[in-house]
Amino acid sequence: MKATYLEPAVGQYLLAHTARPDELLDALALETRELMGERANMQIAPDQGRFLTMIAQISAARNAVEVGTFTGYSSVCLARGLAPGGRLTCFDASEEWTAVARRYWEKAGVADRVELRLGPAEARLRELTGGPPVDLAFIDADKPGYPVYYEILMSVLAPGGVILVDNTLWSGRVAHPNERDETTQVMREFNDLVMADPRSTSIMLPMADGLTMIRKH
Ligand SMILES: C[S@@+](CC[C@H](N)C(=O)[O-])C[C@H]1O[C@@H](n2cnc3c(N)ncnc32)[C@H](O)[C@@H]1O
Repeated sequence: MKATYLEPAVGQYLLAHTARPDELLDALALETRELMGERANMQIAPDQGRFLTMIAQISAARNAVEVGTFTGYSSVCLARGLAPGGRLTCFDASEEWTAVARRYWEKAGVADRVELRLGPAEARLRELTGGPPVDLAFIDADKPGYPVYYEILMSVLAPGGVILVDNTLWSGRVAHPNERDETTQVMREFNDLVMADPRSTSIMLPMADGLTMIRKH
């Protein structure tokens, strides 16, 4: 349970009234825990998964992008919400972790609409330039990369397109001036950059570890 900004009982209640048990996603979460141990915490939370599917549906996304796929939880949720004929392009550096994702795309019946581009995300994201505009993007990878991923995605995003960004509250540390570790500073700078960007409007949601939703004008 990652509803870190709510009293635990309220967080449990919220989750129980958000994401119904989902056999496939639950199996993926379990397998990831068994294979990866503590690293499984990198996976998004079930309420975020539900949110990603709904945003993909509401935005009628046809061309979606994910930066940071890991074992596939968020990509399955995004792919399930795509409009008919929609595509999801996933970017990740790990062949090993995304091998699990590939298996779950098959199981979920979405493999035909998902493309994986392996390698350093910055270089591979630049390949989107000149292609069809992106309607929806989800950033959940290395934190120092966030500003450049945001910039590249803004340059290819359709007007009205949406970028969702995970971990923007960074366990709440961004709000405490005494917290000065490198990643906290990086996240603070990223949040400030988004807030000051005249090309977009954003809202920071206290979901899981903080999820920022950005809409390009
Ligand atoms: C937090 S996990 C993503 C979790 C995933 N969204 C989920 O729901 O399971 C971050 C992922 O970003 C990938 N990553 C980190 N740095 C990267 C980089 N520079 N280029 C591409 N992928 C990167 C890692 O391999 C990892 O799979």
